[in-house]
Amino acid sequence: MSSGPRTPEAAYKFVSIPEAQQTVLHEALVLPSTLVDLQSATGRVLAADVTAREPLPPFPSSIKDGYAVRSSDAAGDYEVAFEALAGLPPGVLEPGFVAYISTGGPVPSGADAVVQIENTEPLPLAPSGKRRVKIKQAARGPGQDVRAVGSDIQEGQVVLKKGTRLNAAEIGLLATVGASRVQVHVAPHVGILSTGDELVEPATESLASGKIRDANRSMLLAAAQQAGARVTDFGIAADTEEAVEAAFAVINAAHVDVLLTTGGVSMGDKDFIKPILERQGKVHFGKVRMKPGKPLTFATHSLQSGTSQAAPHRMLSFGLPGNPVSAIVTFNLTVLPALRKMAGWQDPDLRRVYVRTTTPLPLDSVRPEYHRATVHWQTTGTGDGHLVAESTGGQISSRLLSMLSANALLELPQAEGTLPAGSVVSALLIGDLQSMPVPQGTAKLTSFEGI
Ligand SMILES: Nc1nc2c(c(=O)[nH]1)N[C@H]1C(S)=C(S)[C@@H](COP(=O)(O)OP(=O)(O)OC[C@H]3O[C@@H](n4cnc5c(N)ncnc54)[C@H](O)[C@@H]3O)O[C@H]1N2
Ligand code: MOO
Repeated sequence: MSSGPRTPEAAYKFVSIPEAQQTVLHEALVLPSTLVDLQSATGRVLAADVTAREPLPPFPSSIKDGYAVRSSDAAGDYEVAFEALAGLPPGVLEPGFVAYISTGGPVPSGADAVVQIENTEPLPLAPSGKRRVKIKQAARGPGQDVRAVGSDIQEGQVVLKKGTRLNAAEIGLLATVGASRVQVHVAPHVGILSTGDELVEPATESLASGKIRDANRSMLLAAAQQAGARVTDFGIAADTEEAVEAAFAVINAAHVDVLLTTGGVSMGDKDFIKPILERQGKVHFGKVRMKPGKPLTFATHSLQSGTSQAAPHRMLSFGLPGNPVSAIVTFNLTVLPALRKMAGWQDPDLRRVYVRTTTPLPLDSVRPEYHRATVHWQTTGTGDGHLVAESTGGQISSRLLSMLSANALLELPQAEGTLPAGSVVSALLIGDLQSMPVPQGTAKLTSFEGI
């Protein structure tokens, strides 16, 4: 077993968190686009504007079940000329008649309004056998309960702009305008490698002495997948230079866009990640003034392609710290925005809110700290309130339970002492507000004065 050359700590100067984030975002390049089926586009980012080729509705369409009428016709008894049902081509309504119409049915030419069924009354059949109806309330004017052609979407309108993230509503819009194949950015391909002699597979029933289960790999595979990435699991590399070299040979051949390693990035004799990143790529930083996550290391690689003519493959690599909390916090702060940018997001940064603390929080005198917390809305009066942050408890970077139900990272300044309860701090959102307690109050829907 080789002990390998270790990079002296002094070789890396501390960079600030904003500096680290800017460097990473600068190096993360937007991936090219590809044509995919509509359903495979979910979660991806549009690479070209999408335009409606016809108006919606494409024909004047009824908003109600009722009778298509001429708005100039008075209330009274009418013969029902025909049925204008949804899905049928529009008919022609002669003067003096009405047509039964269903919601979404085509308003016949000659008609310009719909009287809803509640304002009508069926009459006995005409001698001809035709249906008759009493229109009890004439239409107020043309266009009553009619969706005009193009009132939802105009022909030629850009319905979705390049850069839009495709969630359920956007997929519905694409289907509406017949965009069954969609130009989207390629999802980044992320490879994940754990390092450490102490690590065994999560399925290991009973732990041998000195061993722990590998939490980071499963966690980061999940985190990358949640970010919409394609993932490859490169397993666990032992703490030898040879094992790490061998793992990198496999990884380099796989041509992932982003490599996440965990562990082996600090100052120990068996921390081989920084040295291999230096040998194989360009290390941009190797020490960040942050807690947790100090040894976070970032490099870019230009990998030889299969053929000598092809352009080299570009890979970003993140040497994430081995402590599970440090790994997932640094993932959120640096890897996630990079993955988003590569996938085409135009605004890849985490969102920041301001929250009030509920308990005193210890500060770190050397590093700014990302304190894991659950943020939720606290009502202080009728409708008033503010966001409050509840600490997830002990913040040691080995304690993954401190990430449980955490939807925010409180940005605590580097300072001596304790931040008193009730302080307002900034917080980066890393989850939605689903972890909020179920509301005790009632919705405000009916409590607006004068409505
Ligand atoms: N002399 C110094 N020692 C340390 C420093 C330092 O500045 N000087 N920094 C500390 C900080 S801060 C951190 S964070 C850790 C990071 O260390 P490494 O990234 O080298 O990680 P390891 O030493 O391999 O592991 C740390 C810790 O995490 C556990 N671990 C590792 N991988 C996994 C995994 N896949 N799943 C679950 N747990 C894992 C490992 O067993 C260790 O307990 O370094 C400090 N040391
Ligand atoms: O920076 Mo380490 O991530 O304190 O635990």
